[in-house]
Amino acid sequence: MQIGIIGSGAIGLLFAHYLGKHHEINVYTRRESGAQLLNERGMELTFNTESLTTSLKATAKPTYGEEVLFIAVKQYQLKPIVQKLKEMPRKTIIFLQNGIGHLEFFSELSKHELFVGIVEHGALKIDERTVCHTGVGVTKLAAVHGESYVHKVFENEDEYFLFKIENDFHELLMEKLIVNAAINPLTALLRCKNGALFKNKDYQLLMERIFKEVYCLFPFKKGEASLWNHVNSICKKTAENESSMLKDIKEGRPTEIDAIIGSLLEKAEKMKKAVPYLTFVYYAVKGLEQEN
Ligand SMILES: NC(=O)C1=CN([C@@H]2O[C@H](COP(=O)(O)OP(=O)(O)OC[C@H]3O[C@@H](n4cnc5c(N)ncnc54)[C@H](OP(=O)(O)O)[C@@H]3O)[C@@H](O)[C@H]2O)C=CC1
Ligand SMILES: CC(C)(CO)C(=O)C(=O)O
Repeated sequence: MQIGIIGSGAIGLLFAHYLGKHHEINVYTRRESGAQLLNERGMELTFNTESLTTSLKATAKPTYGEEVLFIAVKQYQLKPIVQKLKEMPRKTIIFLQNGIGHLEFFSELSKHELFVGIVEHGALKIDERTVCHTGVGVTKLAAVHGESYVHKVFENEDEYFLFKIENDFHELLMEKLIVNAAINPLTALLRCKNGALFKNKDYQLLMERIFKEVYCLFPFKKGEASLWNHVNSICKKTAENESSMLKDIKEGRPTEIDAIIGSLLEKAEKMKKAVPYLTFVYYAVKGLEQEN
């Protein structure tokens, strides 16, 4: 089947490689030079000691003609893509972003079949055509509405690139949100790897305070102790990783702080709840972005 992948960053290239084994992939890039490079030389995926080249089609023209589209851009890059998709005939659209900023677009896209995906793989972009698959996980998908095409995407799925269907998209996003809220801003501010948040007792205390503030804002299905264990287990599994927020800060790029912590502050304000730790990390990361 023809699949469009919007964004040729770490996640876009990772998906292009694995889905490209059984589907025809068209990658949408932001710059013409990026598309040209991918068309001429293909993409490269490094995994353990192997390096694999995949040929694919790429374009910088946002034609979005495929029946299934994966959106693999950052939260703050979604708006122009959504504007374009609003005018297109019905398709299956899968959002892969961290955070919950994209929820606000769903009503505008109601004619499409919408899914959200949580990517639990580690992926690191090396250059414009190369991605390193740094950690094998799964991609969890849940329908916002619709389900006709998405199962076809998984035909012949790869053992290193499995999909799992979940029932409750809201719960799926919230569980990832609490993980990203607890880990990402602290690692960016403390300039530490994820593992330091459970190894260092003082960092662990800060992470727990943040976790508790988020836990009070939503009716999570999982109990507090079980979710706290989940957050710590992700920290351990990704102990050697730098979080995406730390990478963004180090590389002088905007972060996804608004979609992760900003949306939580809005919720707290509506509920009239004081969230001092979330407020602190929000403004501290915003401040760091300005220094970049
Ligand atoms: N990396 C990871 O391990 C994980 C990432 N995620 C989530 O996945 C999402 C994508 O992350 P990641 O791949 O790391 O991000 P990257 O910044 O590496 O990639 C995003 C890519 O999309 C491109 N882009 C932006 N706007 C457009 C557009 N209109 N059309 C085509 N391309 C566009 C960007 O181009 P340009 O470079 O010019 O801006 C960039 O190449 C994020 O929400 C992230 O939180 C989730 C789990 C793990
Ligand atoms: C799970 C975690 C924290 C892994 O680094 C992540 O999703 C991120 O860095 O954005």
